[in-house]
Amino acid sequence: MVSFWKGVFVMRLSLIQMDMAFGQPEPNKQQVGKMVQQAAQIESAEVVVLPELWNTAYDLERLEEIADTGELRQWLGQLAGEHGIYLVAGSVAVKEESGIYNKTYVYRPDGKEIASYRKVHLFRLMEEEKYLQPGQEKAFFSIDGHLASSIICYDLRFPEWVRSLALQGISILFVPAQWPSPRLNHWRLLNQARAIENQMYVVAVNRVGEGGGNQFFGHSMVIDPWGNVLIEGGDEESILTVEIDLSEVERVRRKIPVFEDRRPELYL
Ligand SMILES: NC(=O)CCC(=O)C(=O)O
Repeated sequence: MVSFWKGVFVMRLSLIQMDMAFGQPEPNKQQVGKMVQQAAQIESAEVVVLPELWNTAYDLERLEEIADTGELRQWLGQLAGEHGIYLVAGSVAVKEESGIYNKTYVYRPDGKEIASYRKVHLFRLMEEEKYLQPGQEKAFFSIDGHLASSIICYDLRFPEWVRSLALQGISILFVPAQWPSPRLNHWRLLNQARAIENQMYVVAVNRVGEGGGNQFFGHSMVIDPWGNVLIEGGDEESILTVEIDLSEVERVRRKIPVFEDRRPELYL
């Protein structure tokens, strides 16, 4: 799957920078199915990544009625298995016994679910705290032996949360998002900062289009452990495909040994 050649681990990723219908899970599901198929069959992606809350968009007032109750969890596994891909399935609004969550599922190429993560930091500017419950736990998963994790959108503003993931040894951080205007500079800088300070890949997927009074600018991006932007979208619906070399993580960590030089005893 991940090709290893002369000390290089290459992984081919597709970012699904989609628009979505406000509060209409069924057409959004169809769109996800179509774009994932394109990513797998035309772009030859090994790992496909979706944006945040793609089933309902930010129609939070109607979540009691439209949030998923478990059906998508199975469908996404089938989708990953059918195309033989790792699927970092963005996040969906899910109704569980303890409340409604903004939740990511991750699948491996045989369709088995390998992780799930509930958004920990709820974004008050978009009234998430009124309608959603916060998650309490980190999630880790392996992509062909490379440890990865996912946060969701606003979680990106909490460097201590991301550092706690990096300290577990992750090489890739996924960031599904619905990050609207006018905060494009925050989006770009924070994604780059998290990549540079933690010397890891950041794969950030934002939606495009309009919804609930917000304009979403896209600019999905993949940043390498040195802070280079390897690919960045515009503001149109698109699939962004790029290859990353995971051996870069070790190379950068050897060059500037940030993790060895930490002084955690002074940080409290
Ligand atoms: N969906 C979100 O969490 C949005 C976060 C955001 O826009 C920000 O500026 O932070």
